[in-house]
Amino acid sequence: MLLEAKEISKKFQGKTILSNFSFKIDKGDIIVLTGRSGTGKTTLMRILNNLETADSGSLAIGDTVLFSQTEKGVTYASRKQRKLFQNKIGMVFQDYALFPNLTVRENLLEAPLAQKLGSKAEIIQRAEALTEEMGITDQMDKMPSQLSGGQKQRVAIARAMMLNPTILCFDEPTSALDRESADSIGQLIKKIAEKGTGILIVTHDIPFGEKYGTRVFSSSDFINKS
Ligand SMILES: Nc1ncnc2c1ncn2[C@@H]1O[C@H](COP(=O)(O)OP(=O)(O)OP(=O)(O)O)[C@@H](O)[C@H]1O
Repeated sequence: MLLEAKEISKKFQGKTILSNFSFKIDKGDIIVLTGRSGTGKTTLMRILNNLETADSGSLAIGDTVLFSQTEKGVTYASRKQRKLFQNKIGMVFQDYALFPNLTVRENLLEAPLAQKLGSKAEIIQRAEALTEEMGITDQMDKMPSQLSGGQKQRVAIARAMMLNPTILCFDEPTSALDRESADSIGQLIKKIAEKGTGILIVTHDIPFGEKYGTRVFSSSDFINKS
């Protein structure tokens, strides 16, 4: 098992958003969270990425725990442990969040070089392999503003994969794409999952979720509407 989330709950201003939601991500899984707007999909993804805190529950990637449930309530791991957890989970944002003032190549190299994830030669080699896989080799010296939506998304995926995450999360990956581009991103996500990275997708695009998800959750699975 790659990730285990147990009984995660979250309220905002007394309103229950997530209620005892549990799920696992195994190797090869593409987990899809779908459902109406405002039902907590993004909140759950933010909790998984340590961008939002949970009120209760536990979450771990392998042996690396982000938070756990104790008698005293939810307990977050030490800063060092949280950092370790965050290194194991990557995110592709809806607006891609590429650095606009850096080339595609620089976007890919920046974080792994800063984090010293290998020698410069190794990191460059990884970037070349990934861009080849993503079909963006020709775009390496371009600025993000020169790319189409689909190309930007491939760069965002390659950038996240540079850090070799155990889990990769996608926020609305098809929102800016036509059906054909959405399908080609779906195929790419499938390939990444087959190579062993666990995938979590938040999407309104139910046909896409059903086509590519190995497990699809809808809001009624994780929301207590009380
Ligand atoms: N920081 C916050 N403070 C207070 N309420 C919040 C906060 N973040 C989200 N909410 C509320 O929690 C609920 C769930 O929001 P969330 O963004 O997780 O839903 P969603 O299912 O991802 O919606 P969408 O599909 O529109 O992105 C909404 O009612 C939202 O207004």
